Amino acid sequence: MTFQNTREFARELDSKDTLNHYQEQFIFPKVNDKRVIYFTGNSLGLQPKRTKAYIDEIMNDWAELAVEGHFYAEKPWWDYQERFAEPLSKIVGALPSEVTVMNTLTVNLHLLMVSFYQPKGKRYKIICEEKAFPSDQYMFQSQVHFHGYKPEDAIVEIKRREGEHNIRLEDVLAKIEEVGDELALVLIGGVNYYTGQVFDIKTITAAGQKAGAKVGWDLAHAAGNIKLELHDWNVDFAAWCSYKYMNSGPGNASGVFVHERHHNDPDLPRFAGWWGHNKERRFKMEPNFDPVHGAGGWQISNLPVLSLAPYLASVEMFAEVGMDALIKKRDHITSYLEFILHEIDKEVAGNFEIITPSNPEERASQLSVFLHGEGRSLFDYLMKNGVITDWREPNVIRLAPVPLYCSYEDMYDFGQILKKGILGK
Ligand SMILES: Cc1ncc(COP(=O)(O)O)c(C=O)c1O
Ligand SMILES: Nc1ccccc1C(=O)C[C@H](N)C(=O)O
Repeated sequence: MTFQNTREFARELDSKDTLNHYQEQFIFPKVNDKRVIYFTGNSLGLQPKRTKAYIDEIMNDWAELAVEGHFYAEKPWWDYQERFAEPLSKIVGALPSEVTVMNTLTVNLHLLMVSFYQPKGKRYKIICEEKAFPSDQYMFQSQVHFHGYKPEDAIVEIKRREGEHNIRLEDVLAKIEEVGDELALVLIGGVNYYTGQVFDIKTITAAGQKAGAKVGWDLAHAAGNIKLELHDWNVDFAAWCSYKYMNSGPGNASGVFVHERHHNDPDLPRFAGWWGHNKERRFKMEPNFDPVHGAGGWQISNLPVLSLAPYLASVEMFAEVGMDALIKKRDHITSYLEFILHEIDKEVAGNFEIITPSNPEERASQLSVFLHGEGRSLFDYLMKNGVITDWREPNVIRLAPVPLYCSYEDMYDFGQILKKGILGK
């Protein structure tokens, strides 16, 4: 399709978009009395209008039933997380028993590392991506320290080549082979938070496992954004937060995947708590831990139901829409945004550099753009004019045209505001 940088053309695309009406289901902040163009769904998704009712339901049950709500609420609290199994497993390509929701992302990755990072003898190294999200870096450092190793020895980063912004698959595979029988764990972000690069999870997982390591994924920027087949790809474990593409609210609950083949492994260490104990016997207050079969066996505490409620609202919305429809629009609107950026770049004789891969297989709902020659004042101009993006040093803006609530006309309007911001200075 040949794109055009006109409002009529963008409106035409909106009129053909089968997901267009979903915008109405979200609450947008307003700037100058107009709803914003929201590009930061990769950091914090917008609030779906339906979410409040899910929270109110818990508040009402709490008011009316108090402690009895655990068992007698319409959606009883004690096994509330089981409502996620069906819809969430479809979103991440898992069996229902392979997923659960609990805690928050970094906490869950730590808990999963307890099970899947078991350094022994010469096999103690972790492969991760260079410049992983800082929380992951701190996690790796503290984990290897906990096991008595030195981060500079035990953590092996896959580097970008000189002058390149993205990590090459061949370099990941070569590093795995090089570390070989010293490799205990590969743990990478499925979608890089800074560049938006999508990694080949299937191929990297197979290579890591062939080298004798466990392979896990931080899916913070992947869940609800890319097609995942965690079960079929044989991923050992994964975790993600729900507040980005899955719109469950600030700091909210995290999802966890543990592959079926680990469910009954008696040798796998884990940090246990009563919510991971045999569901039928949980309230018998027995002394010995008998884990739930499945990812639920990694739960520790009773559920923060008030924070799961918005996530349930979101998961049900995703089940309605389906990942295939989302991904179809995602690719199209991302390409349209890319086109708009190139057009504006020409019009302002600018020097934009999109550092996200241009290959649609290696990107999803994010374009990270180096605005060479521009400064923070441009970012401030965009914010003041109703375009919410984020700014990462030195001068990269990240734009996530989330398919559930961004329109093609938003992309056109953004281009016009960007042009004014650059030419008007
Ligand atoms: C890739 C990645 N990992 C980890 C985190 C941290 O998650 P949390 O603060 O929920 O543990 C984030 C975002 O905050 C992220 O983007
Ligand atoms: N949870 C947050 C709280 C405060 C500020 C940012 C975040 C983010 O999630 C940042 C996100 N991980 C990112 O990729 O930028």
